[in-house]
Amino acid sequence: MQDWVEKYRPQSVSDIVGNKEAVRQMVEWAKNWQRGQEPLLLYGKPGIGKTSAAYALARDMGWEIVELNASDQRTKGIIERIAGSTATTMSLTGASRKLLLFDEADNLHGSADRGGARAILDIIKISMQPIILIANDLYGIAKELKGACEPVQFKAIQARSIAPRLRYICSAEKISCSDDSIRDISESSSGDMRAAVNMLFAASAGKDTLSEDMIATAEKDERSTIFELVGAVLKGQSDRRLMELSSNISDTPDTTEQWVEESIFQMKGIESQYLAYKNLSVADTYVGNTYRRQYYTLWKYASSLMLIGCADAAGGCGVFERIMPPSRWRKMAGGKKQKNLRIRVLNKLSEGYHVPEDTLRDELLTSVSVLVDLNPMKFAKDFELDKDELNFFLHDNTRSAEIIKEIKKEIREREKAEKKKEKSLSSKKTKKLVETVKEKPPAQPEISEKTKDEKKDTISSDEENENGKKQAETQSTLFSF
Ligand SMILES: Nc1ncnc2c1ncn2[C@@H]1O[C@H](COP(=O)(O)OP(=O)(O)OP(=O)(O)O)[C@@H](O)[C@H]1O
Repeated sequence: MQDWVEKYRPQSVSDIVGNKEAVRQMVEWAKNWQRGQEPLLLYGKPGIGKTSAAYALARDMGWEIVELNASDQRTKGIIERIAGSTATTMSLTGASRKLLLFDEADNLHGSADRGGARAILDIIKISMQPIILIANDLYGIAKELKGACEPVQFKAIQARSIAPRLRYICSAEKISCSDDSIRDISESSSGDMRAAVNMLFAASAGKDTLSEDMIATAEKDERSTIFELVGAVLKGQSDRRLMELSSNISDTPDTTEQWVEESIFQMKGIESQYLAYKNLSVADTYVGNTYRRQYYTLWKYASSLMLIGCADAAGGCGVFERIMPPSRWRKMAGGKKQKNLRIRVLNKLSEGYHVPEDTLRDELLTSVSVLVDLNPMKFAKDFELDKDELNFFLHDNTRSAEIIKEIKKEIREREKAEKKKEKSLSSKKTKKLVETVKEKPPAQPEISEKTKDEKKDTISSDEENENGKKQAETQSTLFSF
């Protein structure tokens, strides 16, 4: 028996239930798509049709779809071939374009996707193909990435829109269903169409009628997010609920641990925080042992210690600040950025001074920094440094920014002056040309063959009349050569 969620996945955007405004925005974007256009960022809770809408749109547009994830950065060449080259624009299937799809764009901080946001940004820059990003949580997306996309919000689907779809599925499956049973499922799915379809499937499996009492037995498909889990810890929810949520999320205990750690500051009082850290540290030893011994049963202990222990410490304090991804991920990304900056700067200096990068880094960096400090403007110009690169030596953000601003201003003014000069030169040339044309007498009309003959005749008759004189003239002309 085929899974109904897949079987009834919308094939065209017209099959998408609800979210009409989001779908309209997507269609508009696709119809007007041209190179350099911002990617779409579809966001909203799970199971409401984001992925289906992206696939349906591609199908309606006749585009091929390529799902990527940011860790594919490791195979950068492949990505560049897919995203960048016009040569590969025409696909084997003859589709005119490829839609590049990044699902779970809010989950880029895991170990596999470290630096993932940067990777996606790089791909966006070079892409000659349309891109769609999908995320559950807008807060989980890197700021730069959010800024580079056009957001499209998908909202939870209203129960009254879910019901007709369920009725349609029932009629396609030849199941007779009562209105009450459909209403019950629609209302208890909290706007999640995937959950509704799964509940319908579970309640009616192997039957040809569906009544209310069957629904109570069908369990709602609930995929939790890490945000729900951390929220549940802070709210001090029951042990059973915590473990249920934990088994539903895709994050491993070591990642969950970092999320919980990040939220400890929300717990009231030093005592609570101390207790939470204590529980986390014990849980962490289990995580460590799991990896060391490759004994994954220990994960369960790690999870229960960290979740139940921290929920106990939180004492139901509740969520009063935004739940954020672990700050250490941001710091690590920052460290990577700094390292790349150092490599860039050393590379430029090494080429300019003809000195190996190692020597520059180990022996000369301090001296160079002193020199830069003496005349940063000249140095920045000579090595074509940007603000961050100059700041690498100056350690003064404001000063570096001002210097680079000044240089850019100079460049702009120089370009403006050059353009002006070019313009005046070309207008002078035009003026001169006009004057030359004016001064030059009109060109002699060409003598036609007929006129020449007539002239000849005249000359021959004249010759007879002015014999001697003509002879003399002809001779003088010849001598003049
Ligand atoms: N708006 C919708 N209209 C019709 N069917 C839907 C809709 N939303 C979800 N479904 C059903 O739920 C299934 C899952 O939907 P989909 O994968 O598009 O959700 P999603 O919002 O992308 O969820 P996630 O964020 O978990 O990936 C679809 O295959 C389809 O059966």
